[in-house]
Amino acid sequence: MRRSDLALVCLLGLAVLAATAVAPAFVEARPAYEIPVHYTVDDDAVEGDDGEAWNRAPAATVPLSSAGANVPGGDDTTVTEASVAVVRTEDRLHVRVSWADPSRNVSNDRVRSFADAVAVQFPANASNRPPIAMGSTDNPVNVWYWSGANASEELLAGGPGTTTRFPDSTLSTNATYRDGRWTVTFSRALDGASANRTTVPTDRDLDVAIAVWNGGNMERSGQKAASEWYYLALGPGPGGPPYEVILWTVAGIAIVATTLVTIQGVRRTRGA
Ligand code: HEM
Repeated sequence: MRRSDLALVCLLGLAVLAATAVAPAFVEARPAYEIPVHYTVDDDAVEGDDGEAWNRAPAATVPLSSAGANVPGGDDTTVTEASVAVVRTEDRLHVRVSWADPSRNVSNDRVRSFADAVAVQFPANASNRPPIAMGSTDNPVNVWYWSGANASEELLAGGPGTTTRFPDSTLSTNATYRDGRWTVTFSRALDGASANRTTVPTDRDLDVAIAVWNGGNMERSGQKAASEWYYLALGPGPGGPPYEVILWTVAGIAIVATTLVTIQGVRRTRGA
């Protein structure tokens, strides 16, 4: 190989190496609808909404729109997105939902006053995706619900209008309102412990949906901003940066190899 060819190949090699390092930052790092899950063994690291583990849990932005329920004002909702981060420890799942709301409403006391609220929906049976509108009779959902007025509840629903409360909720919640933003953290044992209660799998993904009510806009019950089905990346599989780096490296090697073969081909043709 001539020295000029060698220099070209080296330059190309360097360019590919640089692209391998930089390119993943420019592409969407995860599949649509995936919410990454950060794993830590240390329960204390998830304390509140700013424990150290949250710094390592990449948040996903989840778009919200009116749930479309056939209730008065059903289409009148204000919250358009929520930021969702998830941490799993050995025994518990922690879900942190944060969204912008210019007014803090925590009272249901007066006739026309409603509290801000948020909910996280899972299939009761983790391996069977239910209808997004709160499941169906034969495929129900669990809902982790927090309201500024009533603290938290674990609910079971088999379609709109069927919401019932589990009598022995084991859900922990923590809520803060700071600089026009709610941050609510839910946490519960992975094990569902009783019938119709979602057991969070540790070896496969789990469907999840989010809903937010702006009490200041008199949002309640069916009048809320809800997401589509997303999934928590609890199972093995692609999704994280290591996978992408491998892909870019393989692509880089392929480019260099093709260039080498082409240069050799051209040289042989010229030499012929
Ligand atoms: C996207 C389609 C959806 C539709 C059409 C819908 C419809 C409704 C309706 C009609 C109600 C009032 C009757 C009842 O209490 O069951 C309601 C309440 C409720 N929904 Fe939904 N829903 C949807 C999605 C969701 C999602 C994704 C969640 C949770 C993430 C959720 C959580 C709740 C909760 C917690 C209540 C009771 C709220 C309260 O007591 O004020 N819904 N929904």
